[in-house]
Amino acid sequence: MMLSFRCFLFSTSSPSSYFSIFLPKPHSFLPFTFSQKLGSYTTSSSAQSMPSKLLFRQLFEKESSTYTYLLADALHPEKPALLIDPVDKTVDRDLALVKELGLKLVYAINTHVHADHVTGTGLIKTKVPDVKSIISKASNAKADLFVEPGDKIYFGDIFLEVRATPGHTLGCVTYVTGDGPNQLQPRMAFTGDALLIRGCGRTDFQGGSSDKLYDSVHSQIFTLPKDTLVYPAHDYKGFTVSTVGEEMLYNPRLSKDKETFKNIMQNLNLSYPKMMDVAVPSNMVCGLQET
Ligand SMILES: N[C@@H](CCC(=O)N[C@@H](CSS)C(=O)NCC(=O)O)C(=O)O
Ligand SMILES: [Fe+2]
Repeated sequence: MMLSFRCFLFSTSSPSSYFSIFLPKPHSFLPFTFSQKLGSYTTSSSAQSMPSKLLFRQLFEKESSTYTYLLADALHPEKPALLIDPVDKTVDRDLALVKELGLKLVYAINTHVHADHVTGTGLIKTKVPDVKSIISKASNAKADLFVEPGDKIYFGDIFLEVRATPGHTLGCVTYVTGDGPNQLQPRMAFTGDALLIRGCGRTDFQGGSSDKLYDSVHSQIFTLPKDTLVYPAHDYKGFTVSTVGEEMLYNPRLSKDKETFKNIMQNLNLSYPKMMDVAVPSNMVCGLQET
């Protein structure tokens, strides 16, 4: 059994404390977090009767073709919510939607350090100071909270499980939905740029590696149930959602063997993103994140 110091985020059954962050001592780490989670699930009156409590919106920023995702626990009294991959240019739209839907935004999360647009996480924090920014520890970027593989980010009774999917960048992660005994069916995987619909993220900068990306997708995404919905960070062809099973069969890059995949990735001949020189340094500090 591996015990380590980690930043864990989880809900409790108290409406006023829908998220908490603990740095427990190694010996108390596992039993403590498990019992908290079980307490939350078993005391929830909705656990058996209301399987569809996830509020979900897919939002689009057209200049960078970026998807931002809004998720919330709609049955929780405070409707805690999070945004995945917000873009600076569409922060006002996203926050207006949060307000209209009566949600309480608690986290602004990135799948990786983006190279093509400035993240909205820093700007969101200036407008909603209680919001915590989250990124993977492996990204080496600044944020309020850092996640590692296996961590769970709770918002109400729902969580995102963190899976390491490096290859597009070193610190790329995929977030997979779950809610304990009341498992959301089907699961949703927010794959960032690791897996795009019928494509994948490029591997020619930011510590990219086609070898790593192939292994990441095959071991961390293609092992999920085939009906898992795939929601990427970008789409350039008009797609909005796919499934793991569909991508395993029809992804023109990742359905191939590793050597063919590496050859494809070596010959993409894409020009660098127009905003790369501005976006990467800015996103290393979460857009406007204070250092
Ligand atoms: N033309 C766009 C950048 C397009 C691009 O490079 N997209 C990235 C994801 S954003 S880091 C990518 O990995 N694309 C893979 C592909 O196959 O298209 C711009 O100038 O911003
Ligand atoms: Fe990217």
